[in-house]
Amino acid sequence: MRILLSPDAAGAGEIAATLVAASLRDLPAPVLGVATGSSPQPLYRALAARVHAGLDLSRTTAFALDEYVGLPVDHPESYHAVIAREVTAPLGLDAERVHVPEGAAADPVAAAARYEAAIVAAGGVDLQILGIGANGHIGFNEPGSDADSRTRIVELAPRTVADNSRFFDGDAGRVPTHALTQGIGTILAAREIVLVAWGESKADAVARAVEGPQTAELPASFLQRHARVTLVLDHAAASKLSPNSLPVEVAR
Ligand SMILES: N[C@@H]1[C@@H](O)[C@H](O)[C@@H](COP(=O)(O)O)O[C@@H]1O
Repeated sequence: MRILLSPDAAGAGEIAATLVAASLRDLPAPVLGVATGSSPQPLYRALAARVHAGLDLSRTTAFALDEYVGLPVDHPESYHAVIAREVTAPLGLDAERVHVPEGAAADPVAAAARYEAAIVAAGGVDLQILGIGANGHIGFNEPGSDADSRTRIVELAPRTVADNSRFFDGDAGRVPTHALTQGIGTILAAREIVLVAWGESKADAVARAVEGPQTAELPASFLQRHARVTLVLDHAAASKLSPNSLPVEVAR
């Protein structure tokens, strides 16, 4: 794993935006994997500034990692709505090319299979953007998820429900209990992965993902088996890494 460091979240977003822009720039039909949550927001802001300055992402196909089960797509906290608001519009993506798992589908098992097939039909993901949960989840692959898992319905961990209650007026009872998420195997099939993490609450998960054993108890640890993963961290998120992990400080 390559680890790049910046003093703060905004700097990490700039570094990650540089990596994303460089990877997609010369591809005739780029496929970008996009994540929700607060982790990638500095990256989206930095990328949006580049789009404003002339970077054209309108030919990019995008696949979101996950969606809640049980929220209508027009609920403001559905990932359909979040991706439209925080990714599609600011990055100038073509909404027709932006895909989000159908968490509201009557048959979610069929919806999961369709989603896997759509990614394959698009040629696979060129670059996957990831955040990381405080419990080490990626997408909504909670502890216990297999390395070869695919898009499927999962139950959210209590820690994730508590963490995400901030998007539901602080009321954990309003957070959906299940989600439709790309599996770890789906995520690992991306040709390149850029994970953004900032803040002290992520420091434990980051250290275990990088230095711990590969284990379903810390799903992000399975990223160790991918050949092209970059973690872009602020100092707080990197604070529990040992010096042996050789993080590289990058100027903004
Ligand atoms: N499903 C998402 C993940 O894709 C995200 O990476 C993670 C961390 O969220 P945040 O970046 O807001 O800390 O949890 C969320 O619930």
